Amino acid sequence: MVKQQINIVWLKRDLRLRDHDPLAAAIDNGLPTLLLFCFEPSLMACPESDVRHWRFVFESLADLQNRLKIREKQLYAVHQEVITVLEWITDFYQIQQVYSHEEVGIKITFDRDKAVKKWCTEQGIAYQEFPQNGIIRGRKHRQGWLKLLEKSTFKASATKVDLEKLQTLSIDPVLLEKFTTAPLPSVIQSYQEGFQRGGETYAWRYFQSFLQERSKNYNRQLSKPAGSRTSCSRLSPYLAFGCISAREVMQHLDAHLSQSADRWNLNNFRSRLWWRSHFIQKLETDWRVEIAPINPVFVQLDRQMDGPWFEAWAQGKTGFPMVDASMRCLQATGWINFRMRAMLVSFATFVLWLDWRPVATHLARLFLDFEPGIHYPQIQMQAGLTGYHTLRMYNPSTQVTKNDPDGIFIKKWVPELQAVPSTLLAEPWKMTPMEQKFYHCSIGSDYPVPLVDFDKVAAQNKDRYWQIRQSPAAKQILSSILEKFCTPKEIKIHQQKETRP
Ligand SMILES: Cc1cc2nc3c(=O)[nH]c(=O)nc-3n(C[C@H](O)[C@H](O)[C@H](O)COP(=O)(O)OP(=O)(O)OC[C@H]3O[C@@H](n4cnc5c(N)ncnc54)[C@H](O)[C@@H]3O)c2cc1C
Repeated sequence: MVKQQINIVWLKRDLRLRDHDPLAAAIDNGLPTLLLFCFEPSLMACPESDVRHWRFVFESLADLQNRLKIREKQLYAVHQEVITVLEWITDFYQIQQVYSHEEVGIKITFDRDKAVKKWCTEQGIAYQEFPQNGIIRGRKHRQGWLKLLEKSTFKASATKVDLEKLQTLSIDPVLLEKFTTAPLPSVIQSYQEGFQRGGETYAWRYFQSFLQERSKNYNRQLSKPAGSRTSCSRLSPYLAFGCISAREVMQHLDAHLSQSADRWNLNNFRSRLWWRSHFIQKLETDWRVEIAPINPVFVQLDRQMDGPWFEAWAQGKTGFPMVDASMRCLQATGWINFRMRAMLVSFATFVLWLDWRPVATHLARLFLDFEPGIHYPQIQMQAGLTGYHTLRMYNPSTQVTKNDPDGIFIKKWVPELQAVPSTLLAEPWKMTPMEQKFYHCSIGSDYPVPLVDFDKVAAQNKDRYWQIRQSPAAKQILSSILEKFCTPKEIKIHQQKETRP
């Protein structure tokens, strides 16, 4: 029997119908197209993965499905490894082409992509991958990269996807039965209060409300854990799962900027979009950023992999209100602002002297917007492992007085401190026994005694760190690191700065 020829668009972290090169290429080709997403058990079981990510993906696919259904088209989501699904499909159809986006992911997805490519080659199936976010595959230096990013990605026209011309495939009922044999756990299929909902529709809603209204407080609220929740764009999970393309965000922003008087806030937001690609390119340049310090000399830091301090940090029970509130908020909502992310990492690695890898894994699970290319380079930077970034050790008590002076954020997430006056929230352990009684918060029973004496430990660990950072071995490798990961402008800045403050 002659099998019907089809193409496949394999969706991964590109869950949208706009500005989508694989989709546009499949439409151009003209063959019936199977739109496919695989909930891969191997990925769902990896340590960085959490139900919150797959729920977001499920919601995003449901959004696409609803919009396709209006046009009598559809996609298929299968709870199975992708190669197994492709093998099932070949029993029924002759696959001519598989289209997908390149993914700058963790090692397991990188290996999976290579395996799919190999499988396609062995089957005589063409496999075409398209770049996204301006990331250049295999690039080992940054000469000219920034210009290329602006010209070839951000300023280039968004890809038009003519959905009317898209011919999606309605699959054979026997294959459909195979596709539906392993249903997703119900916890993935039900909405969880407190989290952003997935989907291209929501992505554009968040973006529009940011441009129209919320951005006016962007700079002022960026570092505030409470105010940032509405004043930042909150586009991160949508960008991470590709519900909206970075190029479309940039282009709509530029169009808006040309008519807006508010350059102060919007230009700062614009620079974040540039940073996004800049960081993702780092992981593309060297996948080992996920597993090893960028400057290998820092393995000598010999930080703890686990233990009771890790547990206290991970559960938000360190006795430092801003650390605990940030961690608990993250657990309940999947989002916290940049400053508090940086503080959580610097507190774990510089104060508690915990190894960056379990810290990175724990946060990856909690961040709804887990984007490996931003996450690992940022964690390494905050943990001091690049050897060229300015060392920032955030004092959690200062963060309270500067960024939550009224204690609104802390009281929401650490209810044990509800009755404590805001003036005492930076250092609640200094409350007298009488105050503790008066404010219904006994330190040591209602709320933990702080794990460490911050000032003392921070000073000791700073010394420990700088001994290694200033060693000849650390400096020897610095120029090759800078060349690999930094733009020429950054190299100049970092070379000038390399002295201990
Ligand atoms: C230790 C650590 C880990 C992080 N891990 C992630 C992650 O896994 N995924 C993620 O999207 N962001 C990560 N960030 C960056 C940043 O905190 C978030 O992107 C931001 O808080 C998301 O909120 P927003 O969308 O409202 O950001 P906005 O301020 O509105 O910025 C718009 C977009 O720009 C990008 N962006 C913003 N800040 C940065 C930055 N510092 N570096 C690179 N890109 C940036 C994001 O895509 C963001 O959605 C991390 C930061 C730190 C310190």
